Amino acid sequence: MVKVAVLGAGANGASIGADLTAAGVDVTLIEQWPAHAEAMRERGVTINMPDRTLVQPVDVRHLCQVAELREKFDVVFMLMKAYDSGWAAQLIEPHLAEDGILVGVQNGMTADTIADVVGAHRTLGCVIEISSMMFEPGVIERNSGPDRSWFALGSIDASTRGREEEVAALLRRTGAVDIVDDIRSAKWMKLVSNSTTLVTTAILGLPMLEAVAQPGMRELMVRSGQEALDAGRAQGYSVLPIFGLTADAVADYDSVVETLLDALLEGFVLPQTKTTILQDWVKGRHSEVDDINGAVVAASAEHGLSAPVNATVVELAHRIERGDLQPGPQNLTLLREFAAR
Ligand SMILES: NC(=O)C1=CN([C@@H]2O[C@H](COP(=O)(O)OP(=O)(O)OC[C@H]3O[C@@H](n4cnc5c(N)ncnc54)[C@H](OP(=O)(O)O)[C@@H]3O)[C@@H](O)[C@H]2O)C=CC1
Ligand SMILES: CC(C)(CO)C(=O)C(=O)O
Repeated sequence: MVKVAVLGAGANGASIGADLTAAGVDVTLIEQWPAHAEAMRERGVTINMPDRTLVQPVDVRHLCQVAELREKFDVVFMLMKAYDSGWAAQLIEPHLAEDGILVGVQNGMTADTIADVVGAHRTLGCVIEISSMMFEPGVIERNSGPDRSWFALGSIDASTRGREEEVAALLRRTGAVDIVDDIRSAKWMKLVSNSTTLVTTAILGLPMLEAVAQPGMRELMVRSGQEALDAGRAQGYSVLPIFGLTADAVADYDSVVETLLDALLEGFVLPQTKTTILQDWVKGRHSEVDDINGAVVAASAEHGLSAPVNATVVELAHRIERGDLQPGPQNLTLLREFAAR
């Protein structure tokens, strides 16, 4: 039987791990939050979805127990935050089979970071769209169940072409899966969506749908996404459909960002959905802002483009993470003023 690990069993990792376990897959969850690991061990993981609750016993190891693992994994799904990808890949590398595959199921352009550690021949890139939240150990609020979850999977090296289906067959237990030829472009398209929605709305300290409804906010968000789209084009990435959209839906360059925004808000997000970034801030953790908006600023600078909205978002997020600013609707004024500089 294929041996699978989920490395980083947070909101999304635990959701995937629970579905795979329920489907009879041999899966080990590897977890860095001690209270969450213990809660899952004692009571299983509870996944609250819009239409049902799954309480699933799971095989959980603390991060510090990885050194005790004797078996090698055939497939590892990495669901740590993007900034943890390098060290997490190093942690798991000795436990990845010679012909195993490590999949970065994350936001951010993590595939090459992972490949630098385990080799491109053992790496697949992945775009994930599951909307989920975790505030209490052992309990996940999964806002989009398997019927509303979507993944894109793809190779970054010729040696894994044709092997994507091995991984897709697993992920189909937890959502729809598209296998794509150009995963780097698909991941940048997700970064466009993330640049539009994630940190921008978190800065207002509000659930996404409430944040978007604030005066002038949607326009600002679309500008942020447009900067990301332009930075992607400058780097040579193609405009590809994500979230299960058709190629036609993204054929008009000028409306791509709004199309992605509407697809996300209408298809995956509930009124109470707080972004993964706001969840980090509520928990006193730092966020993926540098991997998302920071990546847009860096790519834009490299290609002679300006990205004032993304630069503002990075600046305000850093202030929040230093404790100099609190997330809240009052920050809309700052966002608008700074982005106009
Ligand atoms: N949540 C969402 O709706 C979406 C998230 N994503 C992306 O998926 C990836 C995983 O995100 P997500 O599942 O939200 O992240 P989580 O923050 O829930 O989990 C990510 C990591 O953070 C750890 N962690 C979380 N809370 C704590 C805590 N209080 N104390 C210590 N460690 C903690 C988790 O460790 P542990 O191993 O202990 O669980 C896990 O390794 C990211 O790249 C994200 O951008 C993409 C689409 C939507
Ligand atoms: C679902 C959402 C918007 C909120 O967490 C997200 O994190 C993502 O799409 O990457």
